[in-house]
Amino acid sequence: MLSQQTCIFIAVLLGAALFKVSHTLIKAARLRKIMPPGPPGLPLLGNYLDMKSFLWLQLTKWKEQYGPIFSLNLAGQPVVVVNDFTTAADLLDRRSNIYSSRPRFIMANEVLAGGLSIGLQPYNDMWRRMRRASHEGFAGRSTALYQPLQEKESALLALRILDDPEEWSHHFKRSAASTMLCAIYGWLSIGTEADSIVNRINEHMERTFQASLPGNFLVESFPSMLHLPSWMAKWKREGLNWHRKDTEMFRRLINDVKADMQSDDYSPCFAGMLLENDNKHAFNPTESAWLAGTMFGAGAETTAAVLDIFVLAMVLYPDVMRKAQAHIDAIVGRDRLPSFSDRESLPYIDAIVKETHRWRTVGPLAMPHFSTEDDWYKGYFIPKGTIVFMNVWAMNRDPTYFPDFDEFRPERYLGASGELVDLIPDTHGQGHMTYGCGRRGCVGKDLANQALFMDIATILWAFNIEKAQNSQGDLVTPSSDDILDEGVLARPAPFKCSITPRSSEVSTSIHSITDTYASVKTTHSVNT
Ligand code: HEM
Repeated sequence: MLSQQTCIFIAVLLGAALFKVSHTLIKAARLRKIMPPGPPGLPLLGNYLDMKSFLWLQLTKWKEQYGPIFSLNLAGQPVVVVNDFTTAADLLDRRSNIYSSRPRFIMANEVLAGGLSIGLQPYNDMWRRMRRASHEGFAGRSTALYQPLQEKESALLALRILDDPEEWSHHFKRSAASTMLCAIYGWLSIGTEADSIVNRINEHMERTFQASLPGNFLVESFPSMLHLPSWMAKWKREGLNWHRKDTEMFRRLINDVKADMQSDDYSPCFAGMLLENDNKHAFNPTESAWLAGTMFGAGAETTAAVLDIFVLAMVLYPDVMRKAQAHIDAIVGRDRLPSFSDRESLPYIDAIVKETHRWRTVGPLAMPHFSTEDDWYKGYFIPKGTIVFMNVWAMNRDPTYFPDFDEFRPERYLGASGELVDLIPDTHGQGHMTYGCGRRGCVGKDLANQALFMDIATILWAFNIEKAQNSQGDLVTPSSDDILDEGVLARPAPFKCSITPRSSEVSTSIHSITDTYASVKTTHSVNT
């Protein structure tokens, strides 16, 4: 028999639950009438069960039905999906004072990152200061600082492909990781002895990513659980423990830079810039350490995945590859590797970079934004607290701008004389939406575009990329639709191709330049 007190307690709980349920239902019904129309869902759960893998494909089907903007209800959470460049720019760019926050990521940001993840933070003062510092470090003209490093990493990438062409995708990951670590911490390059640190940071990223997925932690649905004492909540205890360990790792890495700054060993880098501008940005040591550390996660895997897409395009569009090689040979010649001084004269390579971003978008839904004020748009209500998804996949395949959207055709970004032209409105000259939009748009896009230019120019200067043969000697055509949904990233499923040097001199040229590079700079943090 239950005691009277227990019965009262259960009755109060049931009453509260009933109240919440009816409140959610009434609110959802009221919002449905005034928000942009969208697919009907189940009572209470709304469209929650429609949130499956390859979500962008489902959202793109709904775009055909509901147009450039539609809404969803995720168990009471209002969501708006924007599907074209103009609507994205109207809201996220031109009303960026309202649409620049992120949904709350309790486990991923507040517990694991101690509230210090630049990409997951709400629109607050800490985010503003972090954003300003990373903009100074990585955007616009500051990217010139990293050009020598990127030329070197591209040559080392070519060397690794030359030695072991079948592992090309692995080399991309390693090269992108090395470029980011060197840009952030001023290392000269990384070798296999740095695997442990790269793995540690990647594991940190994976934990953060898993924690940001809906449904993995109950605290996301019941935020008051965050106040449970650690001894009662294993998830919180473990999360805080990881935060402590990751903080130690990031602080050790930045402390090494501090020590280097007193020596002749120092090469200018992002962490060094943070330390030099300590007073300006007013970060404490843990904040600087996290800002530097999370930059690696934002920039390494993304760049590597785009290179996988580039290889897929070259295998499927050999005419594009040959045309690019002809341009490179005409400008660079065959005696030396490409350099950034060739970039102005090689618009076709930058057009390939843009087309790679557009054709098989590496982040089909970018990252969600979150509105901080009620708003009206074209007669529709968008309440404060709405999650805004950019359907980048649909935007980059909009037939209005890209009638043959499934074709890989870099020429679409070039004018009559082969010069780069800016024909796509509302994309700030990018010609696609792969870097997101508004104040939360990718802070590293200039650095990434620069790295992609150099890697692609170097690879095409050195190698032919073609279909591989199977055991029967038949050429195998990889499918351009075989894409893996890795949550934030979408990359081609692993496929085989044949990468061979274009001539016998390639090896000599690559060796003559890579032999001149100093050996790896090892620091004690490598063994973290
Ligand atoms: C090809 C490579 C890359 C792609 C496709 C990419 C894409 C993106 C996207 C879609 C976003 C979210 C935009 C939005 O919410 O509107 C983002 C944010 C971000 N990216 Fe990148 N990115 C790349 C490389 C980089 C690099 C190299 C860095 C660092 C130098 C970087 C740093 C960041 C940061 C810090 C954010 C969070 C910005 C914020 O929330 O304020 N990214 N990126």
